[in-house]
Amino acid sequence: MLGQPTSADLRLPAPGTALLHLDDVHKSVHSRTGRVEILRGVSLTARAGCVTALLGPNGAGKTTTLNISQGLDRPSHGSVRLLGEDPWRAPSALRSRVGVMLQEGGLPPSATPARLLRHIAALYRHPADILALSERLGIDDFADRTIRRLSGGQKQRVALAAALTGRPAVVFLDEPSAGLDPISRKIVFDIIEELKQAGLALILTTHLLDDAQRLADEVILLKHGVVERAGSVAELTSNGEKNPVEFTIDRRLTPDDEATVPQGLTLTEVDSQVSAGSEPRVRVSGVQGTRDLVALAQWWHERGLMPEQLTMSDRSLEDVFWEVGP
Ligand SMILES: Nc1ncnc2c1ncn2[C@@H]1O[C@H](COP(=O)(O)OP(=O)(O)OP(=O)(O)O)[C@@H](O)[C@H]1O
Repeated sequence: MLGQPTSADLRLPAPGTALLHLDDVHKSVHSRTGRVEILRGVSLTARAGCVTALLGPNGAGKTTTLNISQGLDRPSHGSVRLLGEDPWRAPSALRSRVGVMLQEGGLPPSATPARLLRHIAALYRHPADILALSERLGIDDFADRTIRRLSGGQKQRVALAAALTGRPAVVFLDEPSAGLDPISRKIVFDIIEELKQAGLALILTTHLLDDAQRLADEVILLKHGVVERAGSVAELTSNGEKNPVEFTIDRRLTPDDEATVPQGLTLTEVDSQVSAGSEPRVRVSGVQGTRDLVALAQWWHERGLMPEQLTMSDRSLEDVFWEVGP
């Protein structure tokens, strides 16, 4: 996808090599209200051939972590190694091996995509084939229109092409799928998958937990500047229990409902669904076998409840997100 291999491709490290490592990174700033601790001991590793997703609610510290990882900001304490170097003091040789997908605001509004990509390509000794890249990302159709006239999704694709033009070994993607229609989203996902297979390390932030679940090999869940959870999607979503049963009902649970729940089972209302204004969704944990399912069906019958949207599926990253809390 990036064109004919050149000597630049040979510089890609072996899959699994740690290309970014943050160790006990703290960041504090002084504001009018006093000292603000934005990051409090963040450690993470991103490896070649892997997608590492930084997740967390607004203000969790994702952008600050990305900025420090790229050398745009320096930690107050702790160490950062990007391709074996301190990115804050990085020589230009290191920068040429790092791609950054800027949010749309970072693109020059009066340039055209064609001109911007030619300009970026001219900065590198072994740039990607920008015509192939433009075709792949569907930029051809609007390559000669000024960036300010492009839609949000079109700008996103230009930003991704710009990040890949230098044939990087490490790519930082800030919300790569935000605002994309399903077709563009699929193109971007396929490209991320190809880059991963080619051995690049991809570090992305997203608020779209389904996207993270689909793309990420490693997930770092931040909250208030602290890593609350870290691991593979499988590690984060399995808690050693059987998959929980979930269902919706047309009323809230009463204290009587809760008092008569069969022994060994626990019922919880799932907040995300209730706050969305839909019918309460209830999760039953502790189901170990068919005996528990029979007891549950008996309880529905006795309480006059008719469950709908009954599922028994894997926990998702969204479940983990809600467990950690906003
Ligand atoms: N220079 C600064 N002075 C004071 N507070 C700051 C500064 N920079 C960031 N913050 C605060 O640090 C916290 C983390 O910000 P950051 O942008 O890293 O979060 P985020 O996880 O990327 O959020 P979002 O999902 O909204 O983009 C926020 O509460 C933000 O207001």
